[in-house]
Amino acid sequence: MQGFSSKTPETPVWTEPEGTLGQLTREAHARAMAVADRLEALKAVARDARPVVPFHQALTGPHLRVIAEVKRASPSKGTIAPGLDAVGQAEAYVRGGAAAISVLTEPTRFGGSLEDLQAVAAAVQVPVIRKDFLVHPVQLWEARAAGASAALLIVRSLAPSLLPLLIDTAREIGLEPLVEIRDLVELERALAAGASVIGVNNRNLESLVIDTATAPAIIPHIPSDRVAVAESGMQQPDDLHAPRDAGADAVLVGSAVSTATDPEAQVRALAAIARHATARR
Ligand SMILES: O=C(O)c1ccccc1NCC(=O)[C@H](O)[C@H](O)COP(=O)(O)O
Repeated sequence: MQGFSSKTPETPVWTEPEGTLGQLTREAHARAMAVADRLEALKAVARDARPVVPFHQALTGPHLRVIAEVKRASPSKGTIAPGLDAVGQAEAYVRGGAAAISVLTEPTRFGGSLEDLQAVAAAVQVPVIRKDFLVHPVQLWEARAAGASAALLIVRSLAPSLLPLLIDTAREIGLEPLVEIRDLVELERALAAGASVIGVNNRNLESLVIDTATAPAIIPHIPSDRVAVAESGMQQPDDLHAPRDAGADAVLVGSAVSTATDPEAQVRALAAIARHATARR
């Protein structure tokens, strides 16, 4: 029961994340504090941002959808795609059939930026999600001001009182939260907090160990009125069979598409698997 210590099974107590996720979460909190006084200015910019392209709707339907990620680097792989043209990459993903684009904005370990997010959101017609370690409402306003339609909230990073607050704030400003979990305890927290789009990460963000059996094991427990997304560790079309057969609505793929010599063809190959009807949960 990762992330919880408990005297009895009924009273789990949240503990701060450890390892890589702990460091990333603390650094993201410090960055949020540094821009917290810009909240009113960001709200003004957000009013003029491009209208929200509905994220939930883009992932809903009988077929498995592909969310393709713009990912320059990562803690587990180091440099992935130096000099990546974020807009060109995202446009190629869309031509290949991506239903949505994920843009990493974390600067120190992923080489991302809000500029990438803004440029991609301005260039494509599909919804764009801000992928970062979000712990404060000001970061949600940054995302909306940059034109995002959705933002990642990682359950493991957020104290129990913060998760529902950030989910509610995201919705109030027009962002759909992609609420990320790794196990059934976190699924309970996500559901209790009102998550509609739930991502199951195959990567343990504290240890960086990938187990591609994680998402297929958890997704059947996600109620059928929620959108289920399998995340991480999928390299090739065959890797999509297990999440699809478990009833995933979408898969999120980063490294494999960011390193592809032909990203449009790579996404098209993934989407071809995705086009087979997904199992119903
Ligand atoms: O990718 C990492 O090494 C990583 C490390 C610590 C926290 C988050 C990390 N990645 C975020 C993601 O979950 C992925 O970018 C995303 O799911 C795509 O994963 P992949 O297809 O395996 O690149």
